[in-house]
Amino acid sequence: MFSSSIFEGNLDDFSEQEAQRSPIGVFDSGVGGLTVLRQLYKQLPNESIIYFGDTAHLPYGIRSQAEILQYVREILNWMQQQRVKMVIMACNTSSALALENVRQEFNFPILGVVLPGAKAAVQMGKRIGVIATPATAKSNAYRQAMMEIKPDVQVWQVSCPEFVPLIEQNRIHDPYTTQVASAYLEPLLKQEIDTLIYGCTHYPLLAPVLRSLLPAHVKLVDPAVHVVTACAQDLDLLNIRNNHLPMPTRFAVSGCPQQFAQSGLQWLGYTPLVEQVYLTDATVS
Ligand SMILES: N[C@@H](CCC(=O)O)C(=O)O
Repeated sequence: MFSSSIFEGNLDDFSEQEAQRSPIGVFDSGVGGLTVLRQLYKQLPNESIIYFGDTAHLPYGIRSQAEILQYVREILNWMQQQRVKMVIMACNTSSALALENVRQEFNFPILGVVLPGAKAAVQMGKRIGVIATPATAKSNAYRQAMMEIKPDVQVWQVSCPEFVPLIEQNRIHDPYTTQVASAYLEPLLKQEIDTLIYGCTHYPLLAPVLRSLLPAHVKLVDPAVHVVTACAQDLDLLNIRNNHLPMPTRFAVSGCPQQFAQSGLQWLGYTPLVEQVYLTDATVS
């Protein structure tokens, strides 16, 4: 279901060698996609990556579908100009609200996080909680994906509007964050969930807080792990894995590069060099 068979385009623009060496594009509204980047480093260490954080438009989770579609198209156009061979939408909100609309518009495979996360979750549990941004929760994307795969699972979704701003402000260890998390988890704990999906790529950064509030038997599903596994399978199917040394990861943001570099240090363990890109300008050719 989630493989390159879904990719109906072709990479004809590229010679085979260029496709193998080309970078994978990864984007999110902010630092959340770094959870996917860390998985890429772990599972696909030879790949070159271009990371884009649309920090000027953060948070995505409170925006309309029309806005998300516009941002996602601008980002994908820019990615195309950078000659990426594949893109991972390291953002659940974009995956839930825009992926199906834009997939056919570009001549490279585009992977989203919702389906790999949903597939993994139904293999792990029967009473599944989803914590997500307001837009992702409202879209019902996780519930629909899980019901399609396994109609007998029970799914409860909670919208967590405060999480992304708290994470972007680096307030993970603020007692207020624990208080907010406890309120968000309460309805799920009442339903005695056995599995919880991080329905936003920012949320694994809250793992210590969430783990401390959950009973030990509740399993946590991080879709970042599973989208990267799907990415590896697709690279193999298309024969475009990079067998050479990767280029250093390139980071670009639409907002403040310094702020992103600071958070980057915390989540990546090194300070990334970050450039600023004005997307509307970049896509006018
Ligand atoms: N990383 C987020 C986007 C969060 C936001 O900007 O609201 C997601 O997976 O949905």
